[in-house]
Amino acid sequence: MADLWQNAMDYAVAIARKAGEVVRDALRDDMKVMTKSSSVDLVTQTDQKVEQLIIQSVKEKFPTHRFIGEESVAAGEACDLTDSPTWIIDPIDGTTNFVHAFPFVAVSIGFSVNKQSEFGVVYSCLEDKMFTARRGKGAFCNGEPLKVSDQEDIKQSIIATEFGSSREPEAVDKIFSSLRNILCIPVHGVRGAGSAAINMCLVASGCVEAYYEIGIHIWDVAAGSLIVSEAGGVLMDVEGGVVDLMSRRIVAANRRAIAERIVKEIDSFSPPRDDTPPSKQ
Ligand SMILES: Nc1ncnc2c1ncn2[C@@H]1O[C@H](CO)[C@@H](O)[C@H]1OP(=O)(O)O
Ligand SMILES: [Mg+2]
Ligand SMILES: [Mg+2]
Repeated sequence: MADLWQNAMDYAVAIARKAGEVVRDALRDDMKVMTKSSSVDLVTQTDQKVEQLIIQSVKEKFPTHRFIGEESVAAGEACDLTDSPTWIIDPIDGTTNFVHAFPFVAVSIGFSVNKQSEFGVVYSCLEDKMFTARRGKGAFCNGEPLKVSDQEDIKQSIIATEFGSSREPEAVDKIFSSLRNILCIPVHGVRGAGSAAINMCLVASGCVEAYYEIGIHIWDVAAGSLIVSEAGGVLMDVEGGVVDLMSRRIVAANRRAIAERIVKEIDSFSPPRDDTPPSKQ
């Protein structure tokens, strides 16, 4: 049987490449940096331009499909995942990196039908690495198959995480408490690329054993989570349950035992969900 969504995936790869070109070109220009939820939650005109480029291109080819896009939600659109085919877009994942020309910046495009992820595309545009995954068909980087690390021992692992965009003392304390617990397991090291999507691709590539974060949004991890699972990895909530991409919490790891060990060390909290409108928070 023909693969129903392969066509859409090929289209997503082509759009991500084009979007990446726009991002690369914009790095050379003067940029106007604006802020969203806090003074360190940054956005540029390129984020907005790239999101519009992706949405307009998809609408031309798939007029009935729906969208969840970081900058559209920031502009007041609902963050609703229905059973309809839905493109979940982070036009620039790693805007802080982009603003500073720190070279890990990604275009992330996830695609769900019946609330199930069908494909994920993450284009790390300064490294020129195209990460892709199609449900049931594996994960790839520039066409080469990806496989998670086979490390069983957390003490010989590298763990990725981020400090996030909240500077509320309570949230920062919890982030540091988890970080301290994990560092002192002890692990070989802790890293963060500054892009949730790239951190997940690092798990899928076997460069780090796991990535965890509280505060991410569905558009940061929709594509990356399929790339991790298709590379043989596991996803989990930070308290050990089933991952919920609207809950803003995630653990992605090479194997269940490593994810469970990390869960034990996380001082968890629950940010407002992505699918709760600001008026109800
Ligand atoms: N100051 C900040 N530091 C790190 N991540 C931030 C951040 N502000 C927003 N983020 C977002 O949070 C995610 C996880 O840390 C990142 O991938 C990034 O996505 P963004 O660049 O698309 O906003
Ligand atoms: Mg992001
Ligand atoms: Mg973004």
